[in-house]
Amino acid sequence: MLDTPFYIACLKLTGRRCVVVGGGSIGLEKVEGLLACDGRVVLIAPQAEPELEALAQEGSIEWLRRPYETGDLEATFIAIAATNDTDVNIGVYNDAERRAMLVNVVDVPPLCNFILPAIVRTGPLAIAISTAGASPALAKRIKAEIAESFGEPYARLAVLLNEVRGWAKGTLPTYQDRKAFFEAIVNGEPDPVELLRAGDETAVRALIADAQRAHEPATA
Ligand SMILES: C[C@@]1(CC(=O)O)C2=NC(=C\c3[nH]c(c(CCC(=O)O)c3CC(=O)O)Cc3[nH]c(c(CC(=O)O)c3CCC(=O)O)/C=C3\N/C(=C\2)[C@@H](CCC(=O)O)[C@]3(C)CC(=O)O)/[C@H]1CCC(=O)O
Ligand SMILES: NC(=O)c1ccc[n+]([C@@H]2O[C@H](COP(=O)([O-])OP(=O)(O)OC[C@H]3O[C@@H](n4cnc5c(N)ncnc54)[C@H](O)[C@@H]3O)[C@@H](O)[C@H]2O)c1
Repeated sequence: MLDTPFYIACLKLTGRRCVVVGGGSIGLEKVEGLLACDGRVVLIAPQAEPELEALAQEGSIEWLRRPYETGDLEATFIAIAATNDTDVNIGVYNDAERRAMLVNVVDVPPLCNFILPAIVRTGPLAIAISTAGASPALAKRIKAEIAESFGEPYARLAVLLNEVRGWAKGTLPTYQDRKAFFEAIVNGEPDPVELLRAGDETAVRALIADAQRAHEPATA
């Protein structure tokens, strides 16, 4: 796997059918991950963990309480298999591949056309770490180290900068102008991350306002 050049992307799952096959502790983990990203989760398993039963009961997921069947992947965006039956996992993989659908059989790289990275998530900021399967344990360690370095101040800065994206698109005429504007704030002096680390959001808002004045085209 180490020579596989994985294409890293961010998937929009909102409202899309995401199938999890297998309702053990691993299936639960995967269901929670998909739900956190707004997927429309369908669980297929004869038995499931109590937490999954509760999610089904409250209507957060749909639970088909039976073994997997080939037709289950119809109109599905993404499939994750976490059963304790290798033949079933292979079946899910083959059915998904036939439909050119995204499929991950947990911990079985030959039965995955995508693999899951370790993720550090703070607000809109998500940092994904993959070792291409070389060492998930190492990915987990790197995740902990990255979480220490890139946390709340960076996420907050992303939110504050997002607030002026509309202004920049409406006011600054070219891509180059907008790039110069955003880079002046992000890489500027004083460092906005340091200011946020010190809890001084007002100073960052002032920095942004200064940059807006400096970059706004002169009106004739
Ligand atoms: C990142 C994370 C995300 C997640 O699962 O959501 C993830 N595995 C995690 C944990 C973890 N997995 C394993 C251990 C034990 C220590 C170790 O083996 O290192 C630990 C550590 C622990 O559990 O603490 C065992 C393991 N995993 C795979 C194999 C198969 C093999 O090696 O052949 C085996 C051996 C099974 C065996 O020996 O029987 C395969 C995969 N695991 C992947 C992802 C994909 C590659 C990711 C990458 O690019 O590195 C890939 C290829 C496919 C996939 O499953 O997507 C999550 C971190 C969660 C977090 O903390 O954020
Ligand atoms: N639990 C762990 O920490 C761990 C870690 C790494 C890998 N794994 C592997 O991942 C897999 C899942 O682990 P788990 O602990 O969640 O397993 P589990 O045994 O708790 O759950 C298996 C689930 O698969 C379902 N299932 C069985 N046959 C099915 C079928 N035909 N159709 C649909 N669902 C079916 C069962 O009803 C059950 O819900 C196993 O292969 C396990 O070896 C587990």
